[in-house]
Amino acid sequence: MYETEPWGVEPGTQPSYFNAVAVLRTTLPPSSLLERAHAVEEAFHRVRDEHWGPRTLDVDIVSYADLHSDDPQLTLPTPAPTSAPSSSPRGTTSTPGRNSPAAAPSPISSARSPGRASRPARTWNSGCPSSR
Ligand SMILES: Nc1ncnc2c1ncn2[C@@H]1O[C@H](COP(=O)(O)OP(=O)(O)OP(=O)(O)O)[C@@H](O)[C@H]1O
Ligand SMILES: Nc1nc2c(c(=O)[nH]1)N=C(CO)CN2
Repeated sequence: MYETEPWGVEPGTQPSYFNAVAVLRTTLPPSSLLERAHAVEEAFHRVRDEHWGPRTLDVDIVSYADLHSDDPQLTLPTPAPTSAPSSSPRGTTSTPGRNSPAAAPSPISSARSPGRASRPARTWNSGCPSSR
């Protein structure tokens, strides 16, 4: 978990962010994973009244296996933000993210870089087990 200064907004208009990255193994297809992510945001009373406004929780799917998608509903991997510096804790997963924080500060709690397994490109259908 990293506490980071807000980027992409007027300085002093938002409190700091707590950014974290989790690496998951899941049987959910990407669209279902996104639905779950939105449900978790709702459970934390996330409101969307302002683009990049302060939020209780923002869950992004940074990447999903080796899938690539240009769908605005679920873009994979997430495009790197144009307004944020490239150096970030999210970079520790070797994956650019939409929410890359402004710098690579020390983690608040001990966090181990999960790294990424090197796998051949694959599609959702061929690469993941089906749900039961
Ligand atoms: N990889 C992704 N992970 C999460 N959401 C995504 C992804 N790709 C596209 N989206 C879409 O982005 C939409 C807007 O997300 P959200 O409201 O969290 O954006 P925002 O807070 O304005 O900024 P940010 O995109 O930085 O989170 C979501 O409804 C979702 O469908
Ligand atoms: N430090 C930091 N700044 C942000 C972040 C974020 O996750 N961390 N997310 C934003 C929009 O999603 C805008 N600005």
